[in-house]
Formats: sequence, structure tokens, C-alpha cells
Amino acid sequence: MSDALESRILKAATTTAIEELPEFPDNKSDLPSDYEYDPNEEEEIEEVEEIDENDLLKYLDEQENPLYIAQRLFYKEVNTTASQATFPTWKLECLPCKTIEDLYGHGWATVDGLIDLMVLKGARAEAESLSKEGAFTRASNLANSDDPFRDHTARDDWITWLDPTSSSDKKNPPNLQAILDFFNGPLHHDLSRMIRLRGKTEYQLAHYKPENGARYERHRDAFPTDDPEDTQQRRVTAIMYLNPGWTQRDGGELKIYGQADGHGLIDAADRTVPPMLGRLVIFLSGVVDHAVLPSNMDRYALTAWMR
Ligand SMILES: O=C(O)CCC(=O)C(=O)O
Ligand SMILES: [Fe+2]
Repeated sequence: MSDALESRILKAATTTAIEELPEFPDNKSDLPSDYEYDPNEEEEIEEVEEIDENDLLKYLDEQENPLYIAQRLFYKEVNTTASQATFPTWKLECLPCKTIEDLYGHGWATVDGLIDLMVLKGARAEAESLSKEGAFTRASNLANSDDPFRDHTARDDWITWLDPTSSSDKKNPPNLQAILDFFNGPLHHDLSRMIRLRGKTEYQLAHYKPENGARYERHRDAFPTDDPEDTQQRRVTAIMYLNPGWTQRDGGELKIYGQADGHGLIDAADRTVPPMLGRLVIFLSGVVDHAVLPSNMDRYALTAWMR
């Protein structure tokens, strides 16, 4: 790592928001009697250099491979022959054991066919109706403008947040609700049997429009952590795609960037995952760099971020 980056990171880490204030004089006569206010005089503000999120992740990745950090959130090592012998005790409700092994060993996995086809098609139609009704907001408009890490030009998707436990006056459409129930029920059950999950889950429905090929640049959904008490960082990203009849011409694939650990132990190849109807992709949020390639179709996906 360059010295410049290291010193910037250290500087940002040690900069406190509250500047040391001079002591207030107890004797009032010490105050200037005739305080002149000059509106043109600019207040002196110390400039804190912003650290790009990718620079920070690069720095952290150099300290330790993020996959190894996230593996410590698993209750046990799961990609060994010994652990395979214990498959029956895992008592998973929906995921194949292989999916958990991939998640542990590579940081990501895909699995198809977990949701009924009619439910998936219904959910797609419901997502389209929500879009027509104007329920979606441009994601880049929602990005927290105080957050120096977030680059607002990085994504073109439109999003709406969903609540699986929404009250009767604000009900979700039934098929989308069925997928939320799947995320909230069996999927969360299986993942939380294997991985320490503590915090809240967020649910987002996203729409990438074909005009100008909507995309989302390379990014990571969280910083790597192995702190079981942490409730801020997302731990697992699960995405259900809602795109019937997808073909290669439609684009919009999820690109997963390979990683190397310097010993050739990790599969370093980049991969693309076609976003077809009913495909579920799961990855460790603090580990996997990913992007959405330009989409030439209306591309819908329902995502859960588990903490
Ligand atoms: O929809 C996808 O395939 C990925 C979207 C994504 O990376 C995100 O919303 O953070
Ligand atoms: Fe993402």
C-alpha cells in the first residue's frame, strides 16, 4: 500500500468531529467589546480528505483476505470431509448443503427452483404494477449525501423497500409477500443455523430499466467483519431474480469478481450469473465484489440483506 493512502486512512481514523474548544473566559471583560462581524470572512474549516470506499476495501483486503474474516462468522468449518459426515444434523429447511459449502469456500452460491413458478411469475407481474404506480425511487437519489464513501453515479436502478411484516393497511402484493416469507422464514432459518446472524434484515425490490442500459458499478455491500456482536454490517446478501424468458441478449447479468489469496487457494476467476426467473444468488456481503452489467430489458430482483 502506498504511504499516501496509509497516512490518509490513519488521518481519517484519528480525526474527531469535536474540535478542541478554547476555554471560555470567566471574566467577561476579557471579551472583545466591539465584535466585528465580517460576512465575507470565511469560517476556517479543516479539510478532511475523503477516502474512497474502494481504497479502504483494498487496504483492508491487503491485511487479510475478507473470505477468511467472514468464515469466522460460521459456527464451524463446513467444507471438510468431516463436516460432510454431519450433513444430516444441519437440518436445513430449503438449502442444499452444497450451497452452504460454496458460500463458505468461495463466498457465494446460486440455487434454482426453490420457489413455485406461479408465485415467481405472479411476483414479476406485481413488481411491474408497482413500477407503473410509481412506487419506485431512483436509488442514487436516496443515497446518503453525508456518506463520503458513496458514489452517486455508480448505479441506475430504481428501488422500493419492502417490509415482510407490514400491517393490514399497507399489505404487500401476495406473490411478493410469498417470496418475502421465504426469505424471512426457511432461508433465514438455514443461514442462521450455519452463520452467526444477529441484526435486522432489509428487503429491497429493484428495477433496472433498459433505456441506456441500466447498470450498477463494481462494489461491495458491506465491510468485512468477524465481530459477532456487530449489527451494522450486512453479512449475507440474497437475491431472487424475477426475469422470465431471459436470454443472453438481455444482458443485466450479475458479475462476480474472483479473488485470489496469493496461494492459489481461492478460485480467482470472474463469473457472471444470468438473472433468470427463480434463480437465487447468495453471497457474503463483506467479501464479494460484484456489479450489474448493462441491462437491455426491464430487470427485476428482490434482495434481502441479513445482518
Ligand atoms: O441485482 C443484482 O444482481 C445486484 C444488485 C446489487 O448489487 C445491490 O443492489 O447492491
Ligand atoms: Fe450489491
